[in-house]
Amino acid sequence: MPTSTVLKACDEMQPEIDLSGEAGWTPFDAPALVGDSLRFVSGDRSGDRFRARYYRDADNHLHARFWLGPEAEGPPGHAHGGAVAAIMDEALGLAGWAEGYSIVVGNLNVSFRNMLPLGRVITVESRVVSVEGRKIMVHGRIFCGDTTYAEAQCLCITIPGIPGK
Ligand SMILES: CCCCC/C=C\C/C=C\C/C=C\C/C=C\CCCC(=O)SCCNC(=O)CCNC(=O)[C@H](O)C(C)(C)COP(=O)(O)OP(=O)(O)OC[C@H]1O[C@@H](n2cnc3c(N)ncnc32)[C@H](O)[C@@H]1OP(=O)(O)O
Repeated sequence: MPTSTVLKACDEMQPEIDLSGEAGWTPFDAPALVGDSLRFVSGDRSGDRFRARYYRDADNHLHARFWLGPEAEGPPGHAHGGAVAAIMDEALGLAGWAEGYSIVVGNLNVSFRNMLPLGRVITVESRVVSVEGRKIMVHGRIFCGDTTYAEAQCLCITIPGIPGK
């Protein structure tokens, strides 16, 4: 990951919220894949709760840039744990869809490693790590520079009758 881009994504309280991706990432159109139902987390591109952009890298892994605003507050100045879990639910579930699996999330285990300050751009990385029958395991991490804010393991279950792998 180029250092200059990391620094840009971690600047505190950026005057402009820069959700652009890394070199080599291409924008990922989530509504085109799963419809318009993901409004809870990523649907509002100008609000004060979540702002998000999804990308895929050259290996087709899903990444996201997120900004959490004052409406996502839990501890003063920091993200609500439910806000972090909601990001993991959407991003890791979407990672399953992006790899061709028609899934819902059956189990989500989130570890909150550091308090996440509001008002900065953070990155979500995700990876399908195993596929066993209907069980698709996706791992993810929310980070900024060297700081990991949360990690998650997400068990996704394919939905019978919905097109996909
Ligand atoms: C029919 C309506 C379909 C509607 C969806 C249609 C289209 C959707 C299109 C696009 C949008 C969708 C998603 C977009 C992407 C991300 C969105 C964010 C993600 C979410 O926000 S998504 C909402 C939250 N999510 C739920 O609302 C799930 C509620 N839940 C259920 O709907 C069922 O619970 C289900 C389907 C999970 C399983 O039900 P089921 O009857 O089909 O299958 P079953 O129970 O047999 O499980 C099969 C094997 O998975 C194992 N297993 C299951 N659950 C487990 C668990 N929790 N822990 C450990 N193992 C588990 C079993 O142990 C068994 O394993 P084994 O085969 O080895 O015995």
